[in-house]
Amino acid sequence: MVRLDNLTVSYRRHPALHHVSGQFARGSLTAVVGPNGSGKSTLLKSTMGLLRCGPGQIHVAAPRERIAYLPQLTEIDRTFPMAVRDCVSLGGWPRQGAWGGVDEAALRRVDEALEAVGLAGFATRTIGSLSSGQLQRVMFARLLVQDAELILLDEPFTAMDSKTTATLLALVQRWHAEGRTVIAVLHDDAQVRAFFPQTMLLARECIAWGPTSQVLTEPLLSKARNMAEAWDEQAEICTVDQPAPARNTLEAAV
Ligand SMILES: Nc1ncnc2c1ncn2[C@@H]1O[C@H](COP(=O)(O)OP(=O)(O)OP(=O)(O)O)[C@@H](O)[C@H]1O
Repeated sequence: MVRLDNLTVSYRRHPALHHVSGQFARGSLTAVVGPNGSGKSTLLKSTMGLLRCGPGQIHVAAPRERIAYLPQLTEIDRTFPMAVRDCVSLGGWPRQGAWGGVDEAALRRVDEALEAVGLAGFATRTIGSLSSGQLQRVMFARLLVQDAELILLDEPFTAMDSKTTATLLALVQRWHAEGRTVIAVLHDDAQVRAFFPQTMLLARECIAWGPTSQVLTEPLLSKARNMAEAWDEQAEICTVDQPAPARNTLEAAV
């Protein structure tokens, strides 16, 4: 579904991610983990086409309108005066088109999505009046309406209480069971072990990528921590001369 070929992504010529190769198989459920600043959000933004890549490339085998992206909650402008129902119905724009009306079937889908995330009755509230956990539920409802093939989640459970986390994790499991491809940036190793069959471990480069039990090992986690701590903002543009070999064979593994 997503193939990375020697992918490098830089900010002001400093690579946040470099020489990463491998693939996220169609229908796979993968956690992307690594220390702060290891390139996890950069990977999702690049996959969404929000950042320029190079050298290397990302190939996504899904049309843009079938890709859903949930940024970190801190990147969402909740001061925008928008009702919950309108926010969720935005997930339907690929189906309705930018100028298409929201018909009864679309409204029903929005109400069903709100019910699925435990927010029935919140449709007319403004998004600015919601708690962080409620807003995250709204964003998941929007993903439900979007009906995407590829779902990219950036720290979707951060600062959520256990009930909200359980509700949203159940949705992720449902998407996986439906054959959608889900890639989620996470920081909770226990959660990753319990719910995510595949893991990619980053520290600007790919340290390991494959079955979670083989990736979340102390030696590999320690290697990632050491590499992140050793990173220097003033470092030369790239310290890797040769493309790294592909880190996983998910097509076969999943
Ligand atoms: N817009 C930007 N301009 C310049 N540098 C950036 C920008 N965004 C990210 N970076 C740098 O790129 C590196 C990777 O950032 P990224 O946000 O991808 O890390 P992350 O693994 O998602 O971190 P965290 O766990 O803290 O969210 C960091 O060193 C960061 O400072």
